[in-house]
Amino acid sequence: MRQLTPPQQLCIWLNQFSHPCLRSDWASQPGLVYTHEDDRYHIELPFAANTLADELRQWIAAQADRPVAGDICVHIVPKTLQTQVASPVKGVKNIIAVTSGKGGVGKSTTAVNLALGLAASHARVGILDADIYGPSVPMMLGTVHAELAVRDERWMQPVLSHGLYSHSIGYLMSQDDAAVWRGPMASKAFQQLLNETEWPSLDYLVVDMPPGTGDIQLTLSQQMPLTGAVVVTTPQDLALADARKGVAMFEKVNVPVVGLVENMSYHICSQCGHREDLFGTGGAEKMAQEYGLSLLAQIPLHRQVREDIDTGCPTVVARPESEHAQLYLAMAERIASHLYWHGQVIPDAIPFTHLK
Ligand SMILES: Nc1ncnc2c1ncn2[C@@H]1O[C@H](COP(=O)(O)OP(=O)(O)OP(=O)(O)O)[C@@H](O)[C@H]1O
Repeated sequence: MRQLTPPQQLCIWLNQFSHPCLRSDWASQPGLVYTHEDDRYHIELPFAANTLADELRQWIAAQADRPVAGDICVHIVPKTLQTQVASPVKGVKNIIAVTSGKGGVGKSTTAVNLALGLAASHARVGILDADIYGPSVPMMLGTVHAELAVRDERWMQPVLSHGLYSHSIGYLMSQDDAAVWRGPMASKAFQQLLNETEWPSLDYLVVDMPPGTGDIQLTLSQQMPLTGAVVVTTPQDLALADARKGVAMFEKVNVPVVGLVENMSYHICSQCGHREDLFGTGGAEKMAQEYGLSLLAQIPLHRQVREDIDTGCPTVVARPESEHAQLYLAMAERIASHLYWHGQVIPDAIPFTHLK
C-alpha cells in the first residue's frame, strides 16, 4: 500500500500532545505519522511504550478539534538503532546492557523487570544472562529446570517464560562450575551464548552483565553491539563510587549510557507504611546531575519485589497493577524512548548477517 505524506496540520495538531517520552515536535519527525490510500491515518511509535500509546489514543478520542476526518490508529513498531560495534546479532534489533559497579545492588532484579516491562508494551523481548559467575535469571523467571533445546548440535534455543525469551549459562551448567572460570574462559563462553543462540526476531535483548568494571566487563562491552547501557546503583556512597566507574567504562568503549536506576532507594514498612531511607538519600540524583544523565527510576526496597522474584514470577507479571510494577513499566518506557531519541535509526530494509 502506498504511503502518503500526512497533512501538515495533523502533525502540528498531534504535537500538542506532550509526554515525558516524547519531544515537543515528535509528530513532525519523518516516518512517525503517515496515511494510507484508505484515508486512515497511522502513528507508528518507534519504541516500546504501551502507556504512552494508550494515553495518546485517549487524548485523540477526547479532542473536539481534530483536523482530519479519517480514523487515527496508534501502533508500536520499535526501530533498529545504530551501534558502535557494527556486527549485529541475528534477529535482534536493539541490545540494552544492565550493569552495576558493585554486586548485590539489584542489577538482575532490575534487568528481569525491565525486560518484562518492555514485553508488556507488546515488544518482542529476550534476556541474556551474562552474569557468568552468578547466573540468577533462571531462578528469577522460574525456569531453573528448563531443558535447553539445541538445533543441529549448535544452535541453542532460548527458553520462553512469561512471554520473555531467555538464555543463561545457568541452563548449561551448575553455578559452581561457572564460578571457577577465569577471564578468557568466561569471555569465550559468553561469545558462544551471544552468537550461537537462535533468538526469534526481537525488538530488544536485555543483557544482565556481571557486576563490576574489570577486564571481563570491558571485553563483553566491546564484543556486543550495544545500543545503550543502564547503570544500577543504590543510594549508598560505596555503590555510587562503583557506579561512577561503570559509567566511565561505557564511555571508554563509546556505548551510550541511558541513565541510572536507583534501586533500594527507600524502604516502606509493609506493616505500617513508614518510609525510611535505609541507604541514604539523594546520591543517585546528585550523580545523575554531575554526569548529565537521567535518573530513570527510584525503586524502593520492598519485601514483595523480593518475594515475587524468589518465586520465579517477577513483580511486573505477578502484580502488574501494583505501584512497584508501575515504576518498572515507566522505567522501561523511559529507557526505550531515550534510546530512540538519542539514537540513529537503521532502515528496516537492511538485512542482518550473523556474527561468526
Ligand atoms: N527493590 C528490591 N526490593 C527488595 N528486594 C530486592 C530489590 N532489589 C533486589 N532485591 C533482592 O536483593 C537481592 C540481590 O538482588 P540481585 O540478585 O538482583 O542483585 P545483583 O546486583 O544482580 O547481584 P549480583 O551482583 O550478585 O549479580 C535478591 O535477593 C533480590 O531479590
